[in-house]
Amino acid sequence: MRARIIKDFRFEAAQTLPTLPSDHKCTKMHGHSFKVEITVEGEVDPKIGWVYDHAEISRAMKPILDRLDHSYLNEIEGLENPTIEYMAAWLWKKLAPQLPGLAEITIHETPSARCVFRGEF
Ligand SMILES: Nc1nc2c(c(=O)[nH]1)N=C([C@H](O)[C@H](O)COP(=O)(O)OP(=O)(O)OP(=O)(O)O)CN2
Ligand SMILES: [Zn+2]
Repeated sequence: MRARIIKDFRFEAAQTLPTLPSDHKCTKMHGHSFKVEITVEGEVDPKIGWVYDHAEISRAMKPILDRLDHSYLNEIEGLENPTIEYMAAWLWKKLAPQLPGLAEITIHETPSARCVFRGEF
């Protein structure tokens, strides 16, 4: 039996999007309450009844969230242009070595806008 487990996280951060035309509103500093969904997929261990403890996802995310929360994203190495697309790819590179079966990362930037990334570089 295969299953997907999903864990949600939130952080607040400031950003500017420096590659946009200077009259675009997102070149001004502003902030978002980001929501991140991390999905892993795998075989359910029949002895225990789970793919693996979803606390593993929290453990992998902890140092990343400590860095991201209340940060100015553009100052973080690799996030100089912090679109949600690049943020998802950045997160993937950090999480994939730690989370077997990483299947999908979704980053919600506003209540109506999000990016879904499946590791397709
Ligand atoms: N493809 C992307 N488009 C946009 C991104 C992005 O990362 N990838 N980012 C932004 C800005 O971060 C912007 O601050 C988002 O806020 P806003 O435009 O207000 O978003 P809404 O969902 O509220 O959009 P409205 O349709 O204007 O209500 C912009 N685009
Ligand atoms: Zn923004």
